[in-house]
Amino acid sequence: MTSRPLLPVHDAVVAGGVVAPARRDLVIEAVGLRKTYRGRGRKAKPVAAVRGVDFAVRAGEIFGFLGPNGAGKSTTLHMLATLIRPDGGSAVIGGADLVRSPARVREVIGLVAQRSGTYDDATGRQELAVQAQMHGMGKAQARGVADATVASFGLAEFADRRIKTYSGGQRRRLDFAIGVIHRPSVMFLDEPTAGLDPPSRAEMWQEVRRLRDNGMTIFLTTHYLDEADALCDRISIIDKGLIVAEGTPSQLKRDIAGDVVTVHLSGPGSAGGADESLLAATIAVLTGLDFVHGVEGVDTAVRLYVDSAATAIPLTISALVRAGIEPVSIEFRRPSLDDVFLAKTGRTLRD
Ligand SMILES: Nc1ncnc2c1ncn2[C@@H]1O[C@H](COP(=O)(O)OP(=O)(O)OP(=O)(O)O)[C@@H](O)[C@H]1O
Repeated sequence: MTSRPLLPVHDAVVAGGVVAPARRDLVIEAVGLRKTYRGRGRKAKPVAAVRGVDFAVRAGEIFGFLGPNGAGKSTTLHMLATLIRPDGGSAVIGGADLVRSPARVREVIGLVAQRSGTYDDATGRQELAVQAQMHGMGKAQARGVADATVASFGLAEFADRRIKTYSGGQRRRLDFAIGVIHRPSVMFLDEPTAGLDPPSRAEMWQEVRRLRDNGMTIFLTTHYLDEADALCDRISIIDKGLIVAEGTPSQLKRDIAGDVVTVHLSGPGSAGGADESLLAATIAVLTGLDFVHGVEGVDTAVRLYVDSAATAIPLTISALVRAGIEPVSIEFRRPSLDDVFLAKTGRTLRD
């Protein structure tokens, strides 16, 4: 799709790299951001990781960048966080121009990267103080800020242990606390819950919401559908370096009108699953039905997009029975973000 920013960056007034946005509620405005990795060796092929993305993030929202592995999420986030220079396009973050004034951008942003660089032999409290000093605070002030952060992020239970003894969730909570120690107004979170167990993920979601409730604008990348759905006010879905959809999770799902019916051709315990000819025959039968808007084979099941599951299911069963096909089970549900991705790209996010 051709996504349009809410405000072209060029409409803003640029003076010495500081930009007065025409719409003050926009905290990030990106237009046509691009990045191609050249590769080092002679045989290395260039990788067009991000091929021109536009989006606008409003003040105080949790904005999600959702996409499968290798889609270009981290590259986009790293460009916005000034870690890599875009090959083209422009962005304004917190009123500062990304390319002309990266230092100004750095003053207003915080970053929690996928792999944190925290020093393992230090304790969490010591690390917080060191990071505060790196942001220009004196020793005494840094210690005070570290203590206050330990309290406000609920780290007291483990803050005086060495970081190398922390669980994944504890480490992530410390990463968050470090990311906000200089009180940024925009926070970039790269896959904030990757690798965490469900209780730790729930805790991190709470933490992200708390940051937003304290007035921060959050830009996060994720490949978890449930995370984008539950946590984000708005999302862009990115695939192969391009944005394929954007909106609130419910708007995007509403675009896929109707219900999703899934016809399972083999049960969970059945050996070998459904054979390919059965899958192909089922798709052929169902594709011809006039109430079916779309058909996809997904593993050993066939997914149908219909207006109403209540009328579609009996008609689907009779069509299959007439063709001599016996499904193991049929279920229906409202569309998910995965269905949005499938409709836009022909693939599922889990592929
Ligand atoms: N330093 C690099 N050199 C060459 N290619 C790279 C480099 N970093 C990333 N890529 C490639 O660019 C593409 C986009 O990568 P990126 O890390 O932005 O994707 P992603 O959506 O964040 O993926 P993931 O969810 O796996 O982290 C991928 O094909 C990746 O292999």
